[in-house]
Amino acid sequence: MDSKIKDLNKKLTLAHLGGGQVRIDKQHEKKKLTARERVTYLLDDGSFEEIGALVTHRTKDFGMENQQFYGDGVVTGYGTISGRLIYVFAQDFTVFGGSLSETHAEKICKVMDLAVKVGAPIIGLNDSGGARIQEGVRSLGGYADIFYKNVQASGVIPQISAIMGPCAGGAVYSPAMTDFTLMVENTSYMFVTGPNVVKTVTNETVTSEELGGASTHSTKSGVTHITSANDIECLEDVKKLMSYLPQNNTEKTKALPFELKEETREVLANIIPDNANKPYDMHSVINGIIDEDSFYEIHKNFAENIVVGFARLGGKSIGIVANQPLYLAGVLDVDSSTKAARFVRFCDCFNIPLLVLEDVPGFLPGTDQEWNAIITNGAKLLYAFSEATVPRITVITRKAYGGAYDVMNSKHIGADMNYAWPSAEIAVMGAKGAAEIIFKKEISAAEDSDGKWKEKEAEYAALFANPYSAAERGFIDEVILPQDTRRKLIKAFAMLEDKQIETPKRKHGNIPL
Ligand SMILES: CCC(=O)SCCNC(=O)CCNC(=O)[C@H](O)C(C)(C)COP(=O)(O)OP(=O)(O)OC[C@H]1O[C@@H](n2cnc3c(N)ncnc32)[C@H](O)[C@@H]1OP(=O)(O)O
Repeated sequence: MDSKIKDLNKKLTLAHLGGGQVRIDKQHEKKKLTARERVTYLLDDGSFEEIGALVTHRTKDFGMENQQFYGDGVVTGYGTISGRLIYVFAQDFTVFGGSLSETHAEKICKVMDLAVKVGAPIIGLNDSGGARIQEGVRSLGGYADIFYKNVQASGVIPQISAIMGPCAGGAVYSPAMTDFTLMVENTSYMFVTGPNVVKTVTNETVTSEELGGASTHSTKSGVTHITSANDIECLEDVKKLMSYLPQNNTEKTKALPFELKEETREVLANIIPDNANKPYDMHSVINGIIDEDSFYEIHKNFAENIVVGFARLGGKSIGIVANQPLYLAGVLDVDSSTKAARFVRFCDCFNIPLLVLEDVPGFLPGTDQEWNAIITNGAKLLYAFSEATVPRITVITRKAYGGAYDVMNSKHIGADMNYAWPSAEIAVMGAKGAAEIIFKKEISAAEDSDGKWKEKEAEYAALFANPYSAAERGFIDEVILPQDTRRKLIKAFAMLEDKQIETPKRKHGNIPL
């Protein structure tokens, strides 16, 4: 027995060494943790249980039978984060560059299957040179197996991808189908084809960082939702994100202890500028409403004219979608619409109530927007809100103009409670533009056309630059004081806690893509 135990320990020691000390040192030189170090840091102390540590690849081509590493380039298993069960896989760059073989894929699929069966989140720590080149189509098949399972798990359990090294070719599509993608700055990148292929095909010269680094994907493409300065920060971000999410689609996120007091937040009374054309930072409204320091912003540097993220309100996890008057006056455009639509759908999948803070002057006009399909993309947000069955509340802080009023979680598309501050202006468009159109003839016929325009602008503003016309029709349930917003929302979300909606039987809807 002793020799058998020694044999097992020898194998496990080898498995723990991955591709060997030289390659581990190289990984550290690049300021990257190894797969095992990442898993250890991510999970609660001593909670990791490994599955498949002794798996090896089956390839015999190119002398591969003489290059065997226990684990085959991926560490898989389960453990806990803050006591909650989590499944995890971490690709080991020290073994064939973390490339994906048939057996490597099987290991990932095994933990994905367990995660779905048990109903617990899966976290992938990606660091891989893509398909294992020596395995050809077997490796491609392995990727497709993972993609298929990503789709089956979508909306059932949260799926999170941290990109902590290269992620090329097939390796990018699994993260793209998960719920959130995080990237480490300067050491990770994602692209379908690398700079060399780009140069050959399009003659563009571009670095890996420019083509698919964390900065590119967090600002230009929106592929990544969160970026972190290094591996440790990235793993901390994963843990933080997890704290707002439930285990699966049949559960709600556990609430933190909270006692409702008759609390007002005076800071909210002084945020909206007297001049309706002046910007203000919607973050100050968000922070004025929610539990202290609880906002976790998603897609922070992408389409900044809309802010989305998780927060706690009265101890409960909520999703926030808010127009940002500081950027492009908070208009809806292609990127902000898709960003918000994706977030709304995630919250709806996982029973996270939605709070919408609205100050929107409309959709961004122009050829760039029209040619990039603002119609289809704006419709995504309209569709996402309309199909969401979680508790949904809107607070209009200032502008709610045109079609954007309808889209931003209006009563008409199923919002449960709609509040407005006294500063709200709910109209087809701003008073100046409206007066110019409907009083065009009167203005041009007047001796003092500027004076006439101002008079008509004031007339329109008096009628519509307020929340009362909408409140008279019940489109707004209550006009509230800004400082009472937090209390009103806590009570309203509590009132909506047991909301249930029966949707018509169908295979699935057809969201405009
Ligand atoms: C679904 C279709 C697809 O996935 S097609 C995409 C196929 N993959 C690729 O084209 C990427 C190929 N790899 C690379 O470009 C580089 O290795 C990248 C990932 C950029 C990393 O570069 P660098 O940090 O300099 O490391 P390196 O080249 O020395 O590689 C480390 C060890 O890993 C190996 N490796 C890497 N990629 C693969 C792969 N796809 N299949 C098999 N092995 C791979 C390298 O050979 C190297 O091995 P060793 O440590 O020298 O023994």
